Amino acid sequence: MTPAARLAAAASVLDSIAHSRQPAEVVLKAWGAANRYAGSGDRRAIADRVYKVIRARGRLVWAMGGREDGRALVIGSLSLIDGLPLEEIERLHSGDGYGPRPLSKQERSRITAEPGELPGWVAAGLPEFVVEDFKITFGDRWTEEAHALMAPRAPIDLRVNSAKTTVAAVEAELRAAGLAPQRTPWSAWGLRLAAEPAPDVQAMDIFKQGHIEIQDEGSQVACWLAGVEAGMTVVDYCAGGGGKTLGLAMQGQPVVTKAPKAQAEAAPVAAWSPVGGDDAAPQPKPKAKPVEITSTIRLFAYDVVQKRLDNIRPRLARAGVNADLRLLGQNGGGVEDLVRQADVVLVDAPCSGSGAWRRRPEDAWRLKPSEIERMHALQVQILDRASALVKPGGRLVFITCSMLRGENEASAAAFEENHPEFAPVPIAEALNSPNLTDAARERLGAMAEGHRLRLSPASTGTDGFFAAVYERTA
Ligand SMILES: C[S@@+](CC[C@H](N)C(=O)[O-])C[C@H]1O[C@@H](n2cnc3c(N)ncnc32)[C@H](O)[C@@H]1O
Repeated sequence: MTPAARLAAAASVLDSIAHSRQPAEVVLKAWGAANRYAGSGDRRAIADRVYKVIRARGRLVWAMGGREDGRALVIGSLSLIDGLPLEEIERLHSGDGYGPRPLSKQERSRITAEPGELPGWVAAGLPEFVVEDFKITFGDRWTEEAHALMAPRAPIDLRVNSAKTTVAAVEAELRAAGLAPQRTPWSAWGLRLAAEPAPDVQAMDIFKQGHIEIQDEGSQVACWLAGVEAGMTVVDYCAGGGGKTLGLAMQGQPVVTKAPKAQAEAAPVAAWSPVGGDDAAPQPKPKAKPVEITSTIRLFAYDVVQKRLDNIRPRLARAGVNADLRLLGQNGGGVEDLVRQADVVLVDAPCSGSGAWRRRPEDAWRLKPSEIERMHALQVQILDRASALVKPGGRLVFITCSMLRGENEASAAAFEENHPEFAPVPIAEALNSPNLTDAARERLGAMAEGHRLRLSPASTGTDGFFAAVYERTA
């Protein structure tokens, strides 16, 4: 494809993304599948342009006089981001071949106009209502937080599975594969890989054998705040894709102190048959001598979407850990046998996902204030229901991967008002897990506001997360 044809394609993909709820990555893949003539270099150039535009969208819409279509945004990006002179942009818009049609008079005048002073939210690259929220939370630091949240090239974090191997062994494997892992600062089981060149982690043997999972360090910290110990009954109330379920389940297995000898491993077989045995992890045909999963905890993973629970099964099997996967009724039914029984209930509530915008910047422009209100109401309802499962003296951990007060502080405050039978647990106390580093105890402890903790790309180098920890006193 010519450079001009790539620009036309990027504009068309941007229009598709604007009319879709799918991740940009999925829309780009679909475009590639439907346009087989595009080679890998073309697809890469188109993707680069698309992400460049999405990350600068606020500024580009502003510069192009409020136009939001892909063509206008691409033209704006050539001028504002790439700094191309007008003649060069005109050359790329000659209308020849598969390239975009010539610039209109209005488009030409937009890219030659003096930009003037940009409103703060435009410069920050986030919707205005988000910036207003950030100013309250972060004060003078809000621009730093905004830029880090929308910055490209978020790293890839791995969680080493302590039930199967050691951090040092995984580090050695990654180095042997030509990668340069760094230990993560807060999670004792985390390793960080640079985003580029993109490592194909899922193709690696250590991934296929369940020695590692891809999990942002912030999500790992959330798992460790739960304070899971042997003998506990643990509920993951919003299990979703199972990221936290696996982290919780790992804490029910003895910690391996030596690296495994051979690569070929036995298929796992569940030893503990959980309540609702139909949902027990699948029992793949053993390839070799079976390994027993002797979990020291009883872990129940709930979700309202069966398909999400189904997707957790192979992940559990690969990791050699166990959980009872249970479908929750839309009215909260299906938990009756666990009322006031759980030592730990983790509520990783549905939210805007704004903490992960550095990975999915397109979502920033899809979010509307009404969605935050809807999420808040849902979170308060879920916390009401989930808290009923916590036994006296047990712990409730409320997590979101949101950066926004309407979902974080507002939902925590509503829960606290409705449930005086729950007392706040200081984060400093919850950080007292062997899965966290000394640096986490010191620095995250200092960052916490009592029983509430906020993680973010700018402050902790993780995705954005919010956690609030409680204990049932009556
Ligand atoms: C943030 S996601 C969970 C992510 C997951 N814990 C992980 O670490 O991969 C929230 C989940 O809550 C589920 N959910 C939505 N409404 C719910 C409800 N009323 N009760 C429980 N879970 C609900 C959604 O299906 C979604 O999977």
